[in-house]
Amino acid sequence: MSGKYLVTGGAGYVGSVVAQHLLEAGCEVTVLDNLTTGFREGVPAGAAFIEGDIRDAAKWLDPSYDAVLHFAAFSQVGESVVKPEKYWDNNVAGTMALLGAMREAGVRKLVFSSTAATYGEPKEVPIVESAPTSPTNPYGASKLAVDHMITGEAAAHGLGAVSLRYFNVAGAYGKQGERHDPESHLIPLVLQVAQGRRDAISVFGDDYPTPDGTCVRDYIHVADLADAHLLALKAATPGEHLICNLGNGEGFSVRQVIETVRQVTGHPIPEVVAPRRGGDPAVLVASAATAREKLGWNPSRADLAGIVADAWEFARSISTAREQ
Ligand SMILES: NC(=O)c1ccc[n+]([C@@H]2O[C@H](COP(=O)([O-])OP(=O)(O)OC[C@H]3O[C@@H](n4cnc5c(N)ncnc54)[C@H](O)[C@@H]3O)[C@@H](O)[C@H]2O)c1
Ligand SMILES: O=c1ccn([C@@H]2O[C@H](COP(=O)(O)OP(=O)(O)O[C@H]3O[C@H](CO)[C@@H](O)[C@H](O)[C@H]3O)[C@@H](O)[C@H]2O)c(=O)[nH]1
Repeated sequence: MSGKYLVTGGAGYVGSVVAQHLLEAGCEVTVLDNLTTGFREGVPAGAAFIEGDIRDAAKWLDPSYDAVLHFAAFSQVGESVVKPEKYWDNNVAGTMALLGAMREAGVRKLVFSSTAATYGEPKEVPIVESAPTSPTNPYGASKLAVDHMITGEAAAHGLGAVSLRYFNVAGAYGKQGERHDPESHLIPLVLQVAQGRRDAISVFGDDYPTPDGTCVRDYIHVADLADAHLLALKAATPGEHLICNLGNGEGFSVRQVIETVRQVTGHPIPEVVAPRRGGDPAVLVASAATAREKLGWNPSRADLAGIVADAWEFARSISTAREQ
């Protein structure tokens, strides 16, 4: 594979792993990131780095780019409920500016990080792409708005686009992994308990209509996700907007995740039941049949214990680096 790609948000968790995969495939990569939630040291060696905002993308985009992979966004469900304006501004207004800059520069291919949160509380699982979209939080609403924006851009201006609706991303890839600060995601938080950096994990609600009362999610390995991005670049077709769910089709409850972390790490993990977190659907599980059919995607790291083991190795490596 060859080509020159702009990776927005490539100092963050998912963007840095995809940037690394692009480099390993032989591509030229420029990361554009304003480091609001990302880390300069997260940008893979070999990628060019621009510290800047997607709203100013016109300053840097030029026709030499073959495509943009757009990860830059705010992405915390709970925060979006209390600060919705932050999400409309960065995710929606920011992407509008980026699409305008791409149009001006004649860059006509896009892979966008959409999300399972666009669906809201599903009527049927596994969730297919034609399911109703009724987000239960402003984060999901902002991403759905961008998906609609991209559909229009493809129809009116010939953009070739793929939106990948990730379910819950986890795991690590070499030196790239999840290190949000503050952390809000379940697996890295439970690992912090295993490391003794937190006393206990809060279980946000145990009265959901699920087998053990806690929320069920579909966890996908970040490296499987990265593979899908490279396939999406090949599949993007001028004038078309393809939307694909990415998950493993199997749901795990919050309590099952905690138990898996106990088994993988060998550490006891105290848990305390806390109130529900605003905006959380009870169950999100993907049908990834479209990704398999249209992208030829074939995930190979679906086992939850393996995903947790990779995240654990990464968590220990950054703790060691912090102590040195
Ligand atoms: N992690 C998940 O489970 C998950 C699931 C579904 C979708 N997503 C989506 O995937 C993408 C990446 O998520 P992540 O977990 O890697 O998040 P992250 O916070 O680690 O990465 C986002 C990156 O974007 C940068 N950024 C934010 N706003 C910017 C702006 N205006 N200009 C330039 N850079 C900006 C941040 O500094 C950060 O490096 C996001 O769009 C998110 O909505 C993530
Ligand atoms: O301390 C914690 C943290 C989380 N949870 C629960 O664990 C589940 C998973 O939460 P989290 O890891 O924060 O992920 P989600 O809120 O499901 O959101 C992720 O997955 C979505 C797709 O499903 C993406 O859209 C989001 O960007 C991404 O953050 C949810 O039920 C949370 O309520 C807890 O019980 N305790």
